[in-house]
Amino acid sequence: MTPLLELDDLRASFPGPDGPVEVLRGVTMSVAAGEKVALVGESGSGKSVTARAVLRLDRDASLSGRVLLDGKDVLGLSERAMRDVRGARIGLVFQDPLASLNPVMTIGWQIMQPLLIRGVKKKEARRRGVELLGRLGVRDADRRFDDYPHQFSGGMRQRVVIAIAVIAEPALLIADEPTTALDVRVQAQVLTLLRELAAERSMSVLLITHDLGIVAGFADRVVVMRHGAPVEQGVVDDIYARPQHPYTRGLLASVPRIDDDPSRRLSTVDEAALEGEVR
Ligand SMILES: Nc1ncnc2c1ncn2[C@@H]1O[C@H](COP(=O)(O)OP(=O)(O)OP(=O)(O)O)[C@@H](O)[C@H]1O
Repeated sequence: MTPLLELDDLRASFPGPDGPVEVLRGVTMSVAAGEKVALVGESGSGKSVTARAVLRLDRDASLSGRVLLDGKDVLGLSERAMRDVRGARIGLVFQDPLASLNPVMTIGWQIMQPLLIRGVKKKEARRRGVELLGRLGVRDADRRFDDYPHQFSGGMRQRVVIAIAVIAEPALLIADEPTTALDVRVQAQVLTLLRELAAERSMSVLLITHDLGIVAGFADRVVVMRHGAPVEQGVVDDIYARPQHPYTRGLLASVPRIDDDPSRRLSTVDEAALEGEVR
């Protein structure tokens, strides 16, 4: 079966003072329909650039390889065709809900936009928006629909951002560090919501995170990125039980566990132990 999303030797470079700087060095991975895949790796490993390349959001990035959505390469699409992919086929959630929301528009207006621009009538768009917001755990959703972003807490704003991303029922949700800005309790609630939404709608999710602690309860598969390319990928349980790559072992060793001795120092990925490995 054709995977929903398939990246084949995806490369990305940005213009630098001394010529192009390659930040993705051949990313090959896939997300099947209904599958939840976590893209993990330390800061700067290329996780966000990978996600943004799928939607062609970085205008100054020069991309090569293939990004197949339902078997069709989106790298060749016109900007106009890309607009249909964004939102309709792929929804996107970023880390910072405030930056993703327009402060001068009501949250309801923002939630309805993806439907209105696709021709859904306002009354119906509102009905669906209120229902979704309620489903996402916002109490009194009908009244709160006409509030502005500053009237919502951080966790509530992230639910609004999720509502905007999924209201047009995309086949794939890309969530880039969706819970990093939230406190731990709210993080867990938001992840549970994402998991439930994905299950209800058979929606695939590509979750980008540096936090391996949240991956095990969420994803089916994990792709470990380092220096712009995957070093290891597979079923979450297998990778956790038998990490093959020293970098993955290091990442796993740095995950705090509930039964840890609090006096134990957190280990970090040991760069020295990785020396000698081909970069
Ligand atoms: N628009 C850009 N122009 C130039 N370089 C960029 C641009 N966007 C990202 N980069 C570079 O690409 C590399 C990968 O960045 P990316 O944001 O994908 O990392 P990441 O794994 O998502 O890290 P983080 O967890 O910190 O977001 C970094 O070295 C970054 O500086």
